[in-house]
This record gives sequence, C-alpha cells and structure tokens, in this order.
Amino acid sequence: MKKAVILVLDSFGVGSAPDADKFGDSGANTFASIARAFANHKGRQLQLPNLARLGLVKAAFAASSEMACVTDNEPAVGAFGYARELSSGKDTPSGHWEIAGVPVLFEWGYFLNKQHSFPPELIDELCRRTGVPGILGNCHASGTDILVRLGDEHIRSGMPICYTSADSVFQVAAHESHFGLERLYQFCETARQLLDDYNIGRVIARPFLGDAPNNYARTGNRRDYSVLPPAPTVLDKLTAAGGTVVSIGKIADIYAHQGISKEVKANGLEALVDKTISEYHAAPDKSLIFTNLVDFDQNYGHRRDPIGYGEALEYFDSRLPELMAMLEPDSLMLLTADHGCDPTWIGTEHTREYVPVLCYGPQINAGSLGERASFADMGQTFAEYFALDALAYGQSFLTELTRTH
Ligand SMILES: O=P(O)(O)O[C@H]1O[C@H](CO)[C@@H](O)[C@H]1O
Ligand SMILES: [Mn+2]
Ligand SMILES: [Mn+2]
Repeated sequence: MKKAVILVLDSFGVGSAPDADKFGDSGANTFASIARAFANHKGRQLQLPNLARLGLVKAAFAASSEMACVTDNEPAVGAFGYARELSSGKDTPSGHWEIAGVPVLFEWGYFLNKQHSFPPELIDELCRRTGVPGILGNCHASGTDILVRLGDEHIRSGMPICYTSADSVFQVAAHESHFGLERLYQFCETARQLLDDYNIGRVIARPFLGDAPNNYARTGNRRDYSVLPPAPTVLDKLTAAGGTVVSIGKIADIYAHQGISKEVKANGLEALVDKTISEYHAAPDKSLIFTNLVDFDQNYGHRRDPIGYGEALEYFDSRLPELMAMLEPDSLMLLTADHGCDPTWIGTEHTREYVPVLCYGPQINAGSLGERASFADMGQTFAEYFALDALAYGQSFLTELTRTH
C-alpha cells in the first residue's frame, strides 16, 4: 500500500536562510529562539525526544550551527535534512506550493504602505459592490491587536476591518454575529475578484466573537481565498493519476482546492493530529494525507509567544509516536515547515529560514539528507514515490530513503 503523510508545522523554521538578509531576517532562527526562551523561562530544556529521534536537532544544527538546547543523544531513526526556499516570498502559499513542487518565482503584489495601505479606487469599488458603508483599518496590523483597537467601532459602524502585512494578503476581520459569518465570506469573495488585478496571493476572512476589547477572540471559521498555484502540483498529478489527496485543516484553502479529493476541517493541534490518524486509516492505496498545523504560526509565531510555541511543540512531540506507529511497511511520513516565524524576532511577520525535512517510515533508511536546494525536493520525492511524472523542479531523495542498508 502506497500511503504517505505530510505534516506542515506551519512556521517551524530551523535557521536563517542564505538569502535572509534580503528580508531583514539574518540571524532569525525559530527553533533555536524557542528552545532558548523556553529554557530561560521554565528552568528546564524543551523536551522533544521524538522529534529528536527523527533527526530534528541534527538537521537544525547542520542548517545553522546554532545548537538548540534540546537533548539529542540517540542515533536518528528518521532521514533528516533541511531545505532552502526558491520562491520569492516567505508566505504560506509560496512555501506550500514549493513543497508540492511548484516554487513561486514571480513577485506577488504587496500593499507596502503601513497606513492607508489600500488604493482608494479598490476600497470604493469593494464598498460599492458589497454595500458596506466603508472599511476600518486600511493599514498593516497584527490581527489580534487590531481587534482590540477597532472591534468596538466595527460593531457600532458595521464597517469590516481590512488590514494587511508584509505578506501578499488582504485580511478582513468581522464579528460573526453582528456582521454575520456568511456575509463576511461573501465580502471576501468579492474582494478576491477585485484583488486578482493587484496580484494579491490571498484574501483571508478573520471572523471573531466577543463583546468587549478584552474578550474579542478569533474563531476557527477563518477562511483563505488563494489564487491558483502557477503550475500543476504533485497533488494535481496524484489525483489525475487516480490517487487520493486528503486535506486536513487549511491545506485545501492554501492550494485553492486544486488537486484535493477530500477536505477535512479541524481546529487545534489535538484535533488536527486525531484527524490525520483517522483519515490515514480510512484512506485507500495511493493516498496522500496532507495536514497543516496552523497553530504554531497563528497562535504562537505571529503572537511572539516562544513559551506557548514550545509547549505546543512538546504536545505535538507527545503525539508523534502514534503517528509513527500507524504507518504501514511501505508508508512514508514527512514533517516540514513552510517558512519561519521566529517568536523573538522584531515585528510580527514571518522570517526567511531553512525548514526541516524529516522523513520516517518503517522501512526507510535513517541518516542525513543534507541541505536541499529547494522545498520542491519534497514534492519530487512524493512524485517518485507515487510513480508519477517528474515535476519541473526538485531533486527526489527517494533513493536515499529506500537504499538498502
Ligand atoms: O496577524 P494575523 O492576522 O494573524 O496575520 C498573519 O496571518 C497572515 C496569514 O498567515 C499573515 O500575513 C500574517 O500577517
Ligand atoms: Mn505559514
Ligand atoms: Mn503566518
């Protein structure tokens, strides 16, 4: 049975990439920063014994020469390496598409102005088409800070809160009951149509609940409206060849619902891991179970919370033995990330980093996969694993995984 699992630990970078200076990110290191802050705060090391067994600490050290203070005194049982990103941006779609074999080599459109970020003609047309009396925000912001600042005014005025970041995004926060969830989704769909002309990668609906600035909280009903990947990904190739791709969490949104056979929603690390396991068992031969673990990025990386990030990593690590035990002899599991988001770095944005490439399967050959020149090496490996036509980018490392001992 050919069954594969990919888990993207969203934002779990392992050291600044060679081109990090272009992004102002030289020296960022999500993993090492979390481990350091965690040990300082808790007076004990971050405990990631199972990730360490897969080779995480060895891969991270090879990527950055910065020793993350996490115990690692056993030989690896996984194949481990680290990959750099070819794509021009350090955003979620670029990272995921490149993992699936399609780097984004063109430049996205960005709203660069920190204030008055959106062109007036865009706002006018959006208001005209949707009938809202205007928008709030119109700036770069952290999505939780802006609720504290503008949540009350939004409820009073009925104007949605529109904001952006260093990513190619147009985000819309609105109250689920006052503004309405369906109405927010419709507003975002209209924005999506208008933003194609601006080459913006994603529109994101950010619904929230609560009745005062100190309790406004975003709900699990976030929805992302992405443009299509610029070329067929390994997901498209697998489904076209009669295989099955099961999306767990945000994956389907990130790939604009292309090359996906089944969409399974879940909120929170525990539910996402639970669904990954149950969908793995239910999946037929020639299946890829593809999970995005967004909490690392959304709840801890962008929120600049290294302790919360460390605790979430420890939780994920505690579930790893179940994921490893479920795998059948021919199965392959990959853990990776789509970019960094160093929670000790200045600002609240992503950081340009190497990502870990950790592979495991009952029959794989443990050892180093070294530095990978593109995230696309992962997609190419899965293309070969499923006997699909080769992708345009990436060097498969399947031979290293399956070489006889
Ligand atoms: O601050 P929040 O709303 O979480 O925004 C973050 O989430 C967006 C999508 O990942 C990024 O562009 C970043 O700005
Ligand atoms: Mn991401
Ligand atoms: Mn993010």
